[in-house]
Amino acid sequence: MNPPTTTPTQTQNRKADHIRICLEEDVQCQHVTTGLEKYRFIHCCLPECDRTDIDISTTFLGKQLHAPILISSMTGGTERAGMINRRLAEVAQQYKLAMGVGSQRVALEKPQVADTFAIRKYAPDVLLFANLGAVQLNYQCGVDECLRIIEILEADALILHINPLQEFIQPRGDTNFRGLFDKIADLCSKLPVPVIAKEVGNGISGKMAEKLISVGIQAIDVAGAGGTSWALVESERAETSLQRRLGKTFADWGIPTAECITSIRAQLPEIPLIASGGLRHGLDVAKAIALGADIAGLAMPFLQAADVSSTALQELTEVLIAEITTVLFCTGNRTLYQLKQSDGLQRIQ
Ligand SMILES: NC(=O)C1=CN([C@@H]2O[C@H](COP(=O)(O)OP(=O)(O)OC[C@H]3O[C@@H](n4cnc5c(N)ncnc54)[C@H](OP(=O)(O)O)[C@@H]3O)[C@@H](O)[C@H]2O)C=CC1
Ligand SMILES: Cc1cc2nc3c(=O)[nH]c(=O)nc-3n(C[C@H](O)[C@H](O)[C@H](O)COP(=O)(O)O)c2cc1C
Ligand SMILES: C=C(C)CCOP(=O)(O)OP(=O)(O)O
Ligand SMILES: [Mg+2]
Repeated sequence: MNPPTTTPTQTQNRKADHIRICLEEDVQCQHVTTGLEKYRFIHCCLPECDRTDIDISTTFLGKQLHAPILISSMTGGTERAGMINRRLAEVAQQYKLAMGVGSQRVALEKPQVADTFAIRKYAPDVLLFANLGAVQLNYQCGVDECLRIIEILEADALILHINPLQEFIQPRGDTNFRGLFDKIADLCSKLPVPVIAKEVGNGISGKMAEKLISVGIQAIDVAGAGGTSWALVESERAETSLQRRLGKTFADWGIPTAECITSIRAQLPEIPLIASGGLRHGLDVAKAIALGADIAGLAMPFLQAADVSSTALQELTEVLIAEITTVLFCTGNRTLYQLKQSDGLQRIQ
């Protein structure tokens, strides 16, 4: 029997737009880059190890990952999104990667679509992150709503995405960001799982990370500039010429990913740190880790592969793993820990 069809909500339509625009339009930052191209590994021509000795596994927030890779928060809330989440969850389970789902606001508004986020059954052993906009704490969401979305996927942690630029440009975006530090502090003290603060492609500074950690946030995902530009995505959805123009003007706004990692690590040597924003291959992942991140997230590359097939997702994951392994081999490191400790990454510009 087919599920009953209901009229899609505004939020569901936005989720559909986001997938379509990301797959069909060029919405990558135009001139700004991640900054990772300013670094180069010093090649080690005698690594003194066998390729088979190399181990790229790690742990994050207490859970084991076979590779330091996060499938960044993307989607849910429509049939297409549900299919993408299922494929992503299956590949995350197969290779023991971490995974986030997209904002679950849509499921709070329309509980019938909660299913499209219910991926624990496909990824029983995976580090899974729930997701909600921090700004929603000013729009009728509190501890109970967060507990509900954590429950849907039996999440190991909750990601609060922080996206002022995107909300400013988005038609009918939520732009009251007043008083959020206090609300985040209260939430962190009441939830049974860690809360991660994440941008969406405009980056988090060292100073801001320090403030977030001081109110109870337990990990940071930098989501820096240099990759997918949410100003450009919303510009494609503009309903007025002003919105469209704003999106184009601010296409490259933000702190490049490499800068976020180094400034946060300098201030907070111990916090669990995720690098993301514009990472496109395993060499980017390895550079981000050598700069101080613990794991690295990719969104757009996983979306594109998920749209093709499960096989495409497996191929992407194997390429990423091979690239990270190649870096360890050709820098003479057997583990990610050794890579981090070594000073084999050189700034060239
Ligand atoms: N290929 C080869 O030729 C060899 C392979 N190996 C294998 O490689 C694996 C790793 O070898 P190893 O040389 O220890 O390399 P590692 O990178 O795992 O460890 C290097 C040192 O760093 C410390 N360390 C490692 N991980 C952490 C962490 N998460 N937090 C804090 N400190 C850490 C450990 O110090 P400590 O624990 O002392 O505090 C360790 O002695 C082993 O399982 C070993 O069997 C070992 C030797 C040779
Ligand atoms: C289709 C799509 C939907 C996204 N939706 C969310 C979301 O709901 N919540 C969130 O925190 N980030 C979301 N993101 C942002 C990504 O997690 C990531 O921070 C951003 O795209 C930058 O990474 P990238 O350059 O690897 O794409 C989305 C990304 C894509 C591609
Ligand atoms: C898509 C990204 C990068 C973040 C969330 O966008 P939205 O603003 O559409 O998310 P919700 O309001 O539905 O939480
Ligand atoms: Mg929003």
